[in-house]
Amino acid sequence: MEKNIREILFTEEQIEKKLEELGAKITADYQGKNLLLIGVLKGANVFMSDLMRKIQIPLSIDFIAVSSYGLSTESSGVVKIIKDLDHSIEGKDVLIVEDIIDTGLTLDYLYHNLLSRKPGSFKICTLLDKPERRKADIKVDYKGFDIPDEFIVGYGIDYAEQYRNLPYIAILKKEVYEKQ
Ligand SMILES: O=P(O)(O)OC[C@H]1O[C@H](OP(=O)(O)OP(=O)(O)O)[C@H](O)[C@@H]1O
Ligand code: HPA
Repeated sequence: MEKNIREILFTEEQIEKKLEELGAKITADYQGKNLLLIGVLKGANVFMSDLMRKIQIPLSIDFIAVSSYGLSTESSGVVKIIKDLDHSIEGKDVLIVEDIIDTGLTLDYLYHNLLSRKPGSFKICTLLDKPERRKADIKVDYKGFDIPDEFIVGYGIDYAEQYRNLPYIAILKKEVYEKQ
C-alpha cells in the first residue's frame, strides 16, 4: 500500500462489482433514449472510462472540466469551467458522471449551467457520496458508495494532483495535508 494511505475503503474488485450493477441499471433505464454521458474532469476520467464499458446500449460522451479545490482539501466555493463541452446537449438525455460529491457546490453549479442548455433529460451518477459535508441539495440518481467525512484519493481522485493512478479508493493520512 502507498505510504501516505491510512486505509483502503474499496478495492479494485469491489469497484468492478459496483460498476457492473450501475451499468446494468443505466442500460435498463436508457433503452431507446439518446444517452449522452458527460464526465466531469479530471476526477471522473477513470470512473467514466470503466463505467461506459458496462453500459450495453449506444451512447455518446463529452467532457467538461471544472475546478474548485485547486491544490487544497477544501472547496473554494467558486466553481470555474476550465474546458466546456464540445457539442450542444439540446434534446439529449444527459447523464452527468462524477467521481465524488462532497459539498455539492460543483454539481449545483453544473446543474443550473447545463439545464439552461435545454437537455431532453438530466440525471446525476456519482461513484462516491460524502453526505455529511453537503452544502447544496443534490438529487443523486445513480450512486456507487456512501463514504465517511474523510479526504479520499485514488481511482482518478487526487490530492494536489497526486494519487489519481491508485487502482483502489482510499483515505489519505491527515498528516499529509495538515503539514502543508
Ligand atoms: O461536491 P464538491 O465539494 O464541489 O466536490 C466535488 C468535486 O471536487 C472534485 O473536483 P476538483 O475541483 O478537485 O477537480 P478535479 O476533478 O480536477 O480533481 C471532484 O472531482 C468533484 O468534481
Ligand atoms: O475527499 C476528496 N478527495 C479529493 N477530492 C475531493 N473533492 C471533494 N472531496 C474530495
